[in-house]
Amino acid sequence: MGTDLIRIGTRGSDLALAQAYETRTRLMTAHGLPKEAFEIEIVSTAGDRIQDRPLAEVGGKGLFTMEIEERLSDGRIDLAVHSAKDMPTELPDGLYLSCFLPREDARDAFIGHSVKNLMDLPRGATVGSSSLRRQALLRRMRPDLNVVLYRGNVPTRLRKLAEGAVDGTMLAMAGLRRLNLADHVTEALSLTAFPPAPGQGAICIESRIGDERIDALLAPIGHAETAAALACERAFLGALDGSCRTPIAGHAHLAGGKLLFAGMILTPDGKDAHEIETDGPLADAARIGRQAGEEIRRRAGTDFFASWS
Ligand SMILES: NCc1[nH]cc(CCC(=O)O)c1CC(=O)O
Repeated sequence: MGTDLIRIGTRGSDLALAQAYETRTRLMTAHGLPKEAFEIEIVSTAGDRIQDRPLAEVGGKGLFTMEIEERLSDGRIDLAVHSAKDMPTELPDGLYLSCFLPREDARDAFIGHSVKNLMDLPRGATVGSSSLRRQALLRRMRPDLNVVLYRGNVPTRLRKLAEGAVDGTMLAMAGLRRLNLADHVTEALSLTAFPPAPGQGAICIESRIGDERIDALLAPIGHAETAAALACERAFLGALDGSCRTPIAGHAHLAGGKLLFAGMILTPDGKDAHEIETDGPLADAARIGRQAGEEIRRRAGTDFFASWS
């Protein structure tokens, strides 16, 4: 490996840092390297700085990634650790997702203030979420609820909930587990009842195409099954050409030697939705996702996207 430092770029949130440390630990174990072989560089992104608006309103791709990718492209860092869920389907020229770590729990969690279960909330109760997908799914399941914008990082949201700012909120199980905060969860929602975002629960590593030193470093920590599931989910997203204003759910997993995929698109008010379930060989992961995306697009019709975007 040589003696060159391995420079890891990450956002500075508690969750981003936990994911960067997990990556470093896996690399240390796989290669017998000391901590001193790594340097963790914290990069502030536009997504971190904008706190007062829904990010979908700000628009633009890569709000959480652009500043990190600039540092990758110009060689200031060697690899970047991201939540796969936050990654746009298209990356800057010369960069690629070179590695996926084994996926954590992909489910969404409901965290109630006064009741444990989402369905036990009284009529008109307030649920905070900043995710268009969660907002649309909530409105579909419980049209009576008052769904409000709720931003901030995971610990901030838990604090606001404890103070009674909302009656409940939704967060990814994966993030809560990585922060050792899973004991706050009052209900883990099933993958079918509340389908997760494409990429949810997976950590991915982005690096330069053709960087053989980094490819060799990452090879032993990559997880083939997660990589296939993510190829499928990201191809689904790509085929839908969804802007960040489109509520989209999608999840692939391996069962009985096959890749099973379930996807869904919704209108923001949750009134209209289209679902698809499909499967195929693991080797065809990207094709399965792309065809599911094309099929759901056909079924929904072009008006589905045009009516409210
Ligand atoms: N957009 C924020 C974000 N990106 C990844 C996670 C959680 C970790 C994951 O899904 O891997 C979260 C917070 C959340 O949705 O609760």
